[in-house]
Amino acid sequence: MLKPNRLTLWEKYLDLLTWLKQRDATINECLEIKESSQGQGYGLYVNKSIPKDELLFSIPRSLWVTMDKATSSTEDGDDEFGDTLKALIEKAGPGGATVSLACYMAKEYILLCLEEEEENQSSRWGPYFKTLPWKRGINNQEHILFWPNEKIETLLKGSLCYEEARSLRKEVSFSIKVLGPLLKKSINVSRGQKTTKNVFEQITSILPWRKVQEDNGENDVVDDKIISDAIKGAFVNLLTRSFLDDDENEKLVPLLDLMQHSNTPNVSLKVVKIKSSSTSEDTGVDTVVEVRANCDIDAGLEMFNQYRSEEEESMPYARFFTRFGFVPGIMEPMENLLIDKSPIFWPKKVEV
Ligand SMILES: C[S@@+](CC[C@H](N)C(=O)[O-])C[C@H]1O[C@@H](n2cnc3c(N)ncnc32)[C@H](O)[C@@H]1O
Repeated sequence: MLKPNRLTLWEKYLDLLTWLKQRDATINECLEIKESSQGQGYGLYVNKSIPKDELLFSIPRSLWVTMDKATSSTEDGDDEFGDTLKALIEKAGPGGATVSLACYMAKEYILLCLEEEEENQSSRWGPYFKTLPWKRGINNQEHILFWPNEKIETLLKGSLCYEEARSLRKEVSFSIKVLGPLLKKSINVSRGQKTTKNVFEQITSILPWRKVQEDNGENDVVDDKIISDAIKGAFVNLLTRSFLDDDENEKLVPLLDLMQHSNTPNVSLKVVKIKSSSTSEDTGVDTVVEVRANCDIDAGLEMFNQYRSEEEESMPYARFFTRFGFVPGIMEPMENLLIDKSPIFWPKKVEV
């Protein structure tokens, strides 16, 4: 039986690929998941030469983590949660949409961890969510949302990241405060019929950050800490991995989010409609994200996507770090650069 936190990475990615293929994703046989050549975490490679325009993979809409799935979370018996998230999106606009999606993901992840302990595999997102960095260090993931306040003050104060990092952290704290209790209740409702055990006792014994919590000797109430860490993890996943197409709605697309960033990408992405017999809608048409080679790619090379253009005006490197947790082209740990007051993060002093 699968036990995600005990699976090797190789097994997790194998599960992910099998899960995707069983759900109508098309994946080129030449694709491989390995440690990235660009520093943090894993990436996608081709193990044979690929001509320009060849399809690398295509992921149908049913496998994307989207707002409409977050707001119709009735399948686990809790309509209220989905309705609240919907109301939040209507009232708060795009900011509300990110918060809602993060809370939906946090709930699904906590439920997944509980199910896994029971060797029950009913989670909608199981094999995908098991590959995501829900806490600092998984897949080498760095992010200012994972840092404690003292570290923000010591390392970022006065830097070009400080204000944006604080505002992002405030948004997350606010979400935890406002939606945390609701999320907790929703998990209880979802689990209500399935268990007589105290649900938070179970969570505490399963989740991967339990150890960290003990090591830190923090006095947080355990259940609140679990909820807040799951929401934080969900925000990091959205900030570092979400995909925005023409509809301007944030979404997560499995496999697409395994590609590392480069300012000179070798793939192109397109959202297209295809004829399909297996679409859940009765239209015979499905929407997919298609990823194709935008040039000839030699065997053994890594595939890169462009998250954002690296033009200074649109996305200076300090902002890249605050949002994505890395600075393109820098392999060294970001903390070292901050300690050394690198000009990437510290405004240059004007000579008088
Ligand atoms: C969309 S994910 C890519 C897959 C991820 N590496 C993994 O193992 O799951 C984005 C994260 O990958 C890392 N990353 C992406 N491109 C990078 C690059 N060019 N240099 C260093 N790290 C990068 C950063 O940690 C970033 O937050």
